Amino acid sequence: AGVMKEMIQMKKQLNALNQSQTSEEFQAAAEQFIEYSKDAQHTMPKSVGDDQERFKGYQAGVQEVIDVVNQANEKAKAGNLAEAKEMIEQLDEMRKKYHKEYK
Ligand code: HEM
Repeated sequence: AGVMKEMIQMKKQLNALNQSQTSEEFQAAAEQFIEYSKDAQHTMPKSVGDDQERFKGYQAGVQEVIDVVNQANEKAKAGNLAEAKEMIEQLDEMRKKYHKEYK
């Protein structure tokens, strides 16, 4: 099955993060995003094969994304929606970089 289902859910929550109008909406989407990311992190994508070292690299990449969303969520919790949204702009580059490596 790979991680397609989890990735599509992450994409949906990323859209919700970008479209959120209040820091409460942002927080709700961030928590969902992190839940789906953790599901993805525990699942081996097809491209990894059975290579444990490569799987660890994949998991570290997903963790980097989780860390950014956690940090952005802290901004939202402090009521700082604009900074929270600014912070998640880096996810685009991270997604591109890791997709090149693992997709
Ligand atoms: C903001 C973060 C991310 C989003 C929104 C996202 C979204 C997606 C989407 C929509 C797909 C399926 C469509 C397509 O092929 O483009 C996909 C596939 C995939 N992504 Fe991501 N991704 C993210 C981050 C990552 C990271 C950090 C990794 C690895 C470290 C990763 C690994 C993969 C893999 C392996 C697939 C192929 C799935 C499969 O064939 O089972 N993604 N991603």
